[in-house]
Amino acid sequence: MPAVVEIRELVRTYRTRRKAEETVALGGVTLSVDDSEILGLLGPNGAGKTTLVKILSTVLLPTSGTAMVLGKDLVTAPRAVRENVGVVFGGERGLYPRISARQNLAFWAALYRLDRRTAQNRCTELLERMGLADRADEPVETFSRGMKQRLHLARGLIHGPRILFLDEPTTGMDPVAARDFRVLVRELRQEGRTVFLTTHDMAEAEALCDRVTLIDHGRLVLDEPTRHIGRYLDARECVDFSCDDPALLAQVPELAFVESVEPREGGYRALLREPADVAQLLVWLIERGVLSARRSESTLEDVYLRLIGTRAMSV
Ligand SMILES: Nc1ncnc2c1ncn2[C@@H]1O[C@H](COP(=O)(O)OP(=O)(O)OP(=O)(O)O)[C@@H](O)[C@H]1O
Repeated sequence: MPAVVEIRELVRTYRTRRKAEETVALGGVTLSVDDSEILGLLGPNGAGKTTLVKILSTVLLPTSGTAMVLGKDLVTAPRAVRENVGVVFGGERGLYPRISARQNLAFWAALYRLDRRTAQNRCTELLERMGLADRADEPVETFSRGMKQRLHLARGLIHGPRILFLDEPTTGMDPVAARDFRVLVRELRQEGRTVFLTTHDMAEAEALCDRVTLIDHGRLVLDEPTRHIGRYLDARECVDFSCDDPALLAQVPELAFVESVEPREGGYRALLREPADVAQLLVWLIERGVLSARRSESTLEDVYLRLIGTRAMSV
């Protein structure tokens, strides 16, 4: 089966009027995305994620390279592509606060030229599905953050797209609202939709995405199924520990079975060469009086930090 999205050597440069030089936002990205997949688009600020999403949603033309969406070239057949993609922004962007949720959706249905009956049915169905039916006729400005995000999702789905782009969808939501939102996103995948998720939240990407890509300086530096992320690091096994003794701490990276030691919140993380080394390090630490030491596993955040460095923290 052909890929839902097939990108080949996609390049996008920007030239500002004031600055004569060119900014390379995408420097030749090749990527293929399957049906019913949640794909994480990760990367530091300015990496090129928004540019990629803008090109795939036909808002921006590429400088060179090709991108096919459901077999249609987005440069030569943008209208066919547009019918199949939905974009879900975060926050206040794109919603009209003074009018009701139903009126917001009806407006977007009209933009997509849905006929009246289809539009009415689609709005009612989506408002129910997003848990907004009770408040459907109230102004959006009275909605909580979580409700607004669910309305954004309804808006992105109004024309029944197969592919959805979600931009930082749970930013600013409380944990329960964010969890409920993730349930909705998983349902979209079950319906056979493909979801691109742009996020700076590594835990969210790990929990939600089937695959994660990491973009840095306009290039794809990682493209892996999420379940293989740990394997991507040479050392999968880690030990988290705290240590107040600088002399002892300095000895840890020198141990033959320790690959590296990195600072972590509240202490340090040692990456080990082999799974069997966990016990060795735990014993070594405990024998020297370190009692707060425990085995843990590499996370997506570790991979991110390894590949991008501390710039990852400046989001
Ligand atoms: N309209 C524009 N004109 C000039 N340069 C631009 C324009 N839009 C983006 N850029 C530049 O292109 C590069 C990629 O930007 P992009 O917005 O795609 O990154 P991003 O990964 O989405 O970042 P963020 O996480 O901050 O949203 C950056 O260097 C940015 O400054």
